[in-house]
Amino acid sequence: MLTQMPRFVGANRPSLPIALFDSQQVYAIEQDWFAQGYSSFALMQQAAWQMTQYIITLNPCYSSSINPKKPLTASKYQEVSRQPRACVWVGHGNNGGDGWLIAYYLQQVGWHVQVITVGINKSSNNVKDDDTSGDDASGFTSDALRAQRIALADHCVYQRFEDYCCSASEEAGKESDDFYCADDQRLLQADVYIDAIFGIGLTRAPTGVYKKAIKAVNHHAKQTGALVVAVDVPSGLVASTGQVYQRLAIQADVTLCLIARKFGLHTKDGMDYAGEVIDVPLIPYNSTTHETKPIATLLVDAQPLSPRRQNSYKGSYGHVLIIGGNRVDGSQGMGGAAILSTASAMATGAGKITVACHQAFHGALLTSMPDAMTLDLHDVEGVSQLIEEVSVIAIGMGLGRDTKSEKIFIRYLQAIMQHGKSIVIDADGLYHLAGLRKNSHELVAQLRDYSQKYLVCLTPHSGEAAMLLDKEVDSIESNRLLAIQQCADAYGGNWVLKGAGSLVLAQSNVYVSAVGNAGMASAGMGDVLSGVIAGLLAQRDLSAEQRSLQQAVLIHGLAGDMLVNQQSNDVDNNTGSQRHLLVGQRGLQAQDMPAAIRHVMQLMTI
Ligand SMILES: NC(=O)C1=CN([C@@H]2O[C@H](COP(=O)(O)OP(=O)(O)OC[C@H]3O[C@@H](n4cnc5c(N)ncnc54)[C@H](O)[C@@H]3O)[C@@H](O)[C@H]2O)[C@@H](O)CC1
Ligand SMILES: Nc1ncnc2c1ncn2[C@@H]1O[C@H](COP(=O)(O)OP(=O)(O)O)[C@@H](O)[C@H]1O
Repeated sequence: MLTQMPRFVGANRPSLPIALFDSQQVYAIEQDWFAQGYSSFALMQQAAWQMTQYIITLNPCYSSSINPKKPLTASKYQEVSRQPRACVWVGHGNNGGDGWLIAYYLQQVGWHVQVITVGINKSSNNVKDDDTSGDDASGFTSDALRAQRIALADHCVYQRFEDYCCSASEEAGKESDDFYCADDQRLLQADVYIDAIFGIGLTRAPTGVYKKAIKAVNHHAKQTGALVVAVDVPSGLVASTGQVYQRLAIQADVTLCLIARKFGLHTKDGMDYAGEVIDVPLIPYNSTTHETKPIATLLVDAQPLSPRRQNSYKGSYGHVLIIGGNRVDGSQGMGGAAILSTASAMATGAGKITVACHQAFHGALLTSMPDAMTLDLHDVEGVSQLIEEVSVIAIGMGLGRDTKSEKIFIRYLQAIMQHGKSIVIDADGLYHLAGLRKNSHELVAQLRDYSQKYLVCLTPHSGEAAMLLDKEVDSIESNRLLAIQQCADAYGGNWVLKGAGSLVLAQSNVYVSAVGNAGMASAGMGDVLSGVIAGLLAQRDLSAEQRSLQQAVLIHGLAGDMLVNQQSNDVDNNTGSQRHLLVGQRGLQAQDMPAAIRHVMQLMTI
């Protein structure tokens, strides 16, 4: 029984699309602002002041609901109703400048503040008052220097991380990359840790003292239960791509994102490190007039669906053909892939479904879905004829990678293009497509041309994208945006690059999925997505947006989120505690998805 409303289903709630930018674009927006005569230091002050306002709301005296690590009980109130403490970790760039000013403002409002500098040499900590010229030799920017001077003039207490930690490490005989800090009250005792080591200027993997500092922040925050607030971007996370080098970045509870929402906070590693993202916009931005256009849009709200017309029949909602589910050389086979796609397409409300799968699976398929029709995958004439009749075809899920499978893939793709049908290509279909491109097969160019006129959707995960582009998976992962654009250039069509924060490229627009969860990293979830895409496409009564690729990705992710948020209905009368999660991310199964998809579809219908 599904009990929980999915996040973000927006039938009753209009919301603005969230535009996403890379670091260079954010610098460009800043530069444009400065060119209008506004001062960069004033912007830094404004940023720090607004962030301070937010951090003050985290005051442990009333933050029990905000900081889940520190639930507040009556007996603890006495302990926490005292001067709040912040430990601000600052680097040498402007991000560090923000940190210095936050330290200053927090001290002004009565917080106990400790600044820890990282990568700042001793002379930079003794800047002269009249030093307002360009950037300092240490890499300190002039704005950051001014910020530091203001904080020091207010007697902000600071400590060089290197002086303290590195000598302590040597004493303790620790390896050079490891950090070691004795139980120093100044470092450990804080309610909030503020990470201002790196922002959008991170260009390479943190090493040496930076690496140690990031480890130290994560370690101490975990030990003390302090809330971690990242300034702009968690240090270690590349704002433009969502990449974290060597799995080392600040593990933030909250990220205060300055000026414009960064693309990297929402894809790849972003969601694992950024925590809750709060916008601090600062500079007015209008996408219609500004030269800098967002690189992507965050997919949050699904398009509400209109109810069906009473006077309609199954033919009004399209016919989906699923081609896949093969059994190669007497193996156990991949019938499940076709079954999952079929069940998911049905759950979206497609009128009719036929499955062309290996005959060995017809019995199983009809047992679980008597409403589907079946055809032998290897009945080339029969399948080719049916292609002419149906509205949309999804091909490749469990199709097999052997030569025989490749032959039927080519044959069916040709038939699809001959009849001008919408098509979804997934899994083994993508494998064959990659092989065809390697062999310079004419079908790839034909598909690209075809996609100019007809709908072609391709749905690789990073491994499949690597095959399609003949690259290593790491290279795809290091820049997923570039990868999806290269896929579209090479093959044409609309794309989903699956994974955490799936990317969708449709009609040259890029979207990032804000829904879905790591429980969906399990077998068959991709087959489910193909079914959802095909099922929506078949329903011609829906508008283009309602049946779009981005809508399908949202419905799929929302269904996965709904499953991991399901709660029991029972209440324990003794403890007063009630309701627990029924299914966690571990153990989420693709076969549970069709029921959740049906429920999401119903919730979306207005
Ligand atoms: N005045 C402004 O322009 C404003 C800037 N803002 C802040 O400024 C930040 C950007 O400032 P910066 O451009 O100085 O960038 P950062 O503060 O992120 O630091 C970049 C510096 O670190 C170095 N660096 C990069 N990767 C490194 C690594 N792995 N190890 C060691 N050093 C490394 C770079 O060479 C550069 O010197 C934003 O994220 C935001 O926090 C905000 O204050 C808004 C106003
Ligand atoms: N960590 C995650 N967060 C969000 N969605 C995920 C995550 N891992 C997997 N998914 C989603 O689950 C699906 C998995 O697809 P795929 O890897 O093709 O599975 P399979 O090949 O087993 O069918 C994709 O839609 C993907 O975006």
